[in-house]
Amino acid sequence: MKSKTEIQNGIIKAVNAVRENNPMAGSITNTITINFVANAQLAVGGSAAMVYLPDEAEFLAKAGGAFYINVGGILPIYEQTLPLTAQVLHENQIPWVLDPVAIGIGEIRTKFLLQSKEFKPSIIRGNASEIIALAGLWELEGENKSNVRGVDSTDPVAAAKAAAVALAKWTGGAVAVSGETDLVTDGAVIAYSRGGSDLMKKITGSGCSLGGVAAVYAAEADPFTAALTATAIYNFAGRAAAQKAKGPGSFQVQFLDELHNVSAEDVANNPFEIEEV
Ligand SMILES: Nc1ncnc2c1ncn2[C@@H]1O[C@H](COP(=O)(O)OP(=O)(O)OP(=O)(O)O)[C@@H](O)[C@H]1O
Ligand SMILES: Cc1ncsc1CCO
Ligand SMILES: [Mg+2]
Repeated sequence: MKSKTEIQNGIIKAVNAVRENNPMAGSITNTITINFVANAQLAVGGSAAMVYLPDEAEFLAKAGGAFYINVGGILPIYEQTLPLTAQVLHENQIPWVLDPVAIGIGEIRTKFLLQSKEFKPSIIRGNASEIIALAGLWELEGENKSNVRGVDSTDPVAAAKAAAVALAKWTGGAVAVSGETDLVTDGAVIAYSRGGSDLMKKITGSGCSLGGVAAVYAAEADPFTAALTATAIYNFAGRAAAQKAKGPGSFQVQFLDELHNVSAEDVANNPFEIEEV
């Protein structure tokens, strides 16, 4: 198992590499939070590009260092765009992040989330209810039954531990479960990352943008390091922004500033613990 210091050195390298190299991570993501996702990707030093159409997504997938697929807002064309893009990413071994937002609702979303099992997302990022439901849908852990009510979690992070480990073992990548204490695993090691703020649940898209930022780091680091770096920078920036914000509105603005201004060392030193699976 990697030591905590080795993991922290990996985080420092990932934060600095993104700031130096400005990697492009294209996205297919929901139109509710699309602007916040792009702004967060830019704030950490990445380059953002959002598309909807199959040929455009295929182009961006091949042109970028990583890609982000968030199924939060499905449009009819996504029945073609999503599987084509995931297949291209898998075949070309380009790291990609899946956020299974609102899993369990609707036919196009469900069909794609089933198909995505074979396209092995490098990072799966979701709240606890979504991670539990995806492991069930893929018949890896628990029941094939979604308790997802909408886009917000109804389960604590600890309840998603077995699901997260099972998903990571299947993909060979990493899984990040968000909540009060975030859980990140590669199926062998689990990191628990602390910080953030209640205010992150009072703005829409903190989870969506976390997935987009994880994709930016995945262009420069292995899936576990990328997922943990994104989680740690979110927990640092969320805590720091909450100390200065007057409410959700000023929090959102302050949060982007903190993502941009935090040092790589402060991200690596954001509190986390590791355990072997
Ligand atoms: N109670 C909390 N305390 C501190 N931080 C939190 C809390 N709940 C969530 N967060 C942080 O908020 C961010 C988003 O997590 P959340 O679980 O709300 O995602 P989500 O439900 O997918 O969000 P969305 O779908 O609205 O984008 C993560 O960085 C997480 O650490
Ligand atoms: C509010 C909302 N509805 C569909 S996606 C989304 C963004 C948070 O997941
Ligand atoms: Mg979400």
